[in-house]
Order: sequence, then C-alpha cells, then structure tokens
Amino acid sequence: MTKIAPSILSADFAKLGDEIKDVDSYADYIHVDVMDGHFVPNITIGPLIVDAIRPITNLPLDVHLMIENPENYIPAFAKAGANIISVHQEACPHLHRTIQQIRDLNVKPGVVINPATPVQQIEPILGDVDLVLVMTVNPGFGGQSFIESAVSKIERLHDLREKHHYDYEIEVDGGVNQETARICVDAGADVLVAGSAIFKQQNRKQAIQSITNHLV
Ligand SMILES: O=C(CO)[C@H](O)[C@H](O)COP(=O)(O)O
Ligand SMILES: [Fe+2]
Repeated sequence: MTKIAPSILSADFAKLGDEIKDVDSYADYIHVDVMDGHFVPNITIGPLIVDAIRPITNLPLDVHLMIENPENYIPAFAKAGANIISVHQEACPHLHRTIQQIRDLNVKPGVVINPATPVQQIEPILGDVDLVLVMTVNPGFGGQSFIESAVSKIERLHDLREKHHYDYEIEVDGGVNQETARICVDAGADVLVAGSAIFKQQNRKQAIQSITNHLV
C-alpha cells in the first residue's frame, strides 16, 4: 500500500492542530518542512512547532530539513519528537556522519536529493538510510509543478534497492496530485508527500482518497 504524508506547509498555521487532526485518520506520516532562509529562500518551522504538534497525533513525524548545517539542529528535532529526519545531500559535506548522528538519537535517518542531483551522489550511503526522498520540485515552496525528469531517479532507487537488498522507503515530494501520484507509484515510490493537493481542498478525506484511488 502506498503511504501518504500530508505536508503541513500548505495547512492553515493559525489552526495547525485542527489541520493535523483533519488528516490524521487517512494519512501515514505527517510531513514537516523545515526551512532556514539559507539553503532555501523561505523560513518555516523550528523544533518548537514539532514539539507543539507531537501530542496532537500518533502518526510518525517525517521531518524534512531544508537547512544548512543540519547537524547543529538534529538533536533539537529529535528531542521534539521527530520520528524520521531527512537531510539534503547538497547540505551535508559529511553525509555519512550526519546520517549516523540521526540514527544514534534513535530517529530514522533519511537522505534527500534535489531535482538536479543524480542518484549517484548518494549511492555510497544507500545501505545506511531508512528513507530516500526524491524532490520533484526545487525545495522552498508548496504549490509548484512536478518536475518529470526526476521520475527516472525513483526507478533507479527501486532497482538499486532490489539489487543490493537495501531497506529504505522511497518518498517523493513536490507537485504530487492525482495524476503525478500514479507516475511516481508506477516508478516505484512507496510514500507520497502532498501539501497543496490535500490542504488546499476543503474535504481532506476526499482529497487523500482521490490521490490514493487506483494506486497499489
Ligand atoms: O518540501 C517541500 C517544498 O520544499 C514540500 O514538502 C512540498 O513542496 C509539498 O508541497 P506541494 O505538494 O504543494 O508541492
Ligand atoms: Fe518536504
């Protein structure tokens, strides 16, 4: 079954708790987009918000760090209750060390690649991560259009997992809707992040079902 991770980036922040409760029963993870105004041109959520939403849901909090020097903040996100912490390859010169830092805090480590980054850049650490996140937009904002050229990377990650018996989930983030969800799942995606396709709709249950309908 394909997992769904609603991205709260597109939720109404004035009533974030209610927004999370509104998707809680139909989702698998809650995706939390952390931006620092340096790695990406936007500023969003810090550990305080993760700590505040932790008691709202029993779903795993899937924290996507779009920040420079993530190793300085990983302990605070772990303490706040993150279950998965993903770091960008492009932000981590010592990627293996950063992945190990996350695991040592008993949090599942993930690695993220931007649309312009090839899978080859993360091949050496694929055996060490629990999640690989393929960006299908340039990170920084919700509501952008899906970049189709990233789809071959999902296929490649799927093939590498089979070949080497790796254990990661393949997650896709950016521009996921009813149409692009199908393309991602056909290519081998296990987890779909969707922000605007869920939170910009009035009926969130229906929005999630329309993404997952007809998917395996
Ligand atoms: O990481 C992100 C942006 O950097 C978000 O998770 C992503 O953009 C979700 O929004 P949408 O589904 O509207 O594209
Ligand atoms: Fe994200």
